[in-house]
Order: sequence, then structure tokens, then C-alpha cells
Amino acid sequence: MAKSPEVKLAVFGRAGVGKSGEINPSLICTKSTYRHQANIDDETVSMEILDTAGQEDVLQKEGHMRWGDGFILVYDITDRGSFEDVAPLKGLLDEVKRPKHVPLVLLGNKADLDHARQVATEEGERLAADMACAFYECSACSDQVGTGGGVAEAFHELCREIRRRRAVQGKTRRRSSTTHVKQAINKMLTKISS
Ligand SMILES: Nc1nc2c(ncn2[C@@H]2O[C@H](COP(=O)(O)OP(=O)(O)OP(=O)(O)O)[C@@H](O)[C@H]2O)c(=O)[nH]1
Repeated sequence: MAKSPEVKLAVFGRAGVGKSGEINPSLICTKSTYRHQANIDDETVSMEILDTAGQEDVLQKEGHMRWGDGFILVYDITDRGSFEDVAPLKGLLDEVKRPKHVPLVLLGNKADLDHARQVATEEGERLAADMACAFYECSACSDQVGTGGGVAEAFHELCREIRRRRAVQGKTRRRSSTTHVKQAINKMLTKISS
């Protein structure tokens, strides 16, 4: 089975949205980074996952954003404030990663608490469309596709997105290096013939 390079994933969201152990004990265990391997589309992917604290200051957030290859922005469907925190987080991410468009997924957690819902599924979908990223509603208490997509699936999709971006970047780099070689040869030929 093919083994791809490691991906660094950072999880952001307001305190209490469920970023830590509760989200998926097999993925995130502590407040620091955690390594996890998964088989995604017949490829072994090694992830280093950073569970950021909801209370971080901007400098810490920026540091973690610089560190990551991909990001999970989490809100709690029963806490509208946590949803409203997402757009500023995305804004900061764009500033830190400029001019790169970063791999990202949006996750509405606590989907098991539908009776206390403050954020409609459509609002999550709209925000994800604005941010051009995948969207999942999930429950850390029951990580099943039935609750709108499992947490693991969100992580896997993020890894796929990183892989797609890396493939495109690799192609662009290869194309630009062949262009440079062609230009150098042309220069030489022009010199020789003049
Ligand atoms: N019902 C329900 N409760 C959840 C879910 N996910 C987390 N919780 C609960 O929400 C509370 C906060 O979860 P945490 O994982 O500590 O949240 P956090 O985002 O890591 O918070 P900080 O560490 O303060 O940044 C805990 O009591 C969890 O048991 C969920 O999907 N459904």
C-alpha cells in the first residue's frame, strides 16, 4: 500500500464546541498534537493533529495556522456564538496563509442535540459554500454518517484535499522548472547563432 507524506491538521473552534477527546477519541486525545494513521483510498496517510485551545490569543492562533497544512473549523450547532466565530477564524487563516487558498473543512458538532439547535444545517452549508470547503454535521457522541457525516470522514476529506492541492502544486512547479530550462536553452542558441 502506498504511503504518503505526513499531513499536519489543526482543529480550531470556540471553547466547548467539542474539539478535544470527545470529538473522536481515536483521532484526538490530548490538548497537544497527536499522531494518527489512516487508510484513505488505498494510501496510508500519517496525520499529526493539533487540537488548539478555544481560549488562545491571536498570536498563538497565527502560529498554529502557520504550522498546519489543513484546518478543521468546528462550531457547536447549539451555540450560535461558536458559529459566528468561524468567519473571523477563516479571515485570520487567509491573512496568515496569504496568498494560498488553504485546505479546510467546516464541522458542525453536537448534531445529537437537535432539540437545542441554534444553527440550521442550511446556514452551515451556506458558510461552507462561501468558504469553498466541505461541510459536515456530526456528533462526537455518535460518530456516524447518520448524524450528517462522521468526524473521521471530515478528517479524511481534508487529507484528500491536501493531497489534491499538493499534486497541483507539484505539477505547477515541474512546469515552471521545464519553462526555465527551455528559456536557458533558447538563450544559449540565440548567443551561438549571433
Ligand atoms: N451532546 C454532545 N456533547 C458533546 C459533543 N462533543 C462534545 N461534547 C461535550 O461538550 C463539552 C466540551 O467538549 P470539549 O471536547 O472539552 O470541548 P473543546 O472544544 O475541546 O473545549 P476547550 O478545550 O475548552 O477548547 C464536554 O462536556 C463534552 O462532553 C457532542 O457531539 N454531543
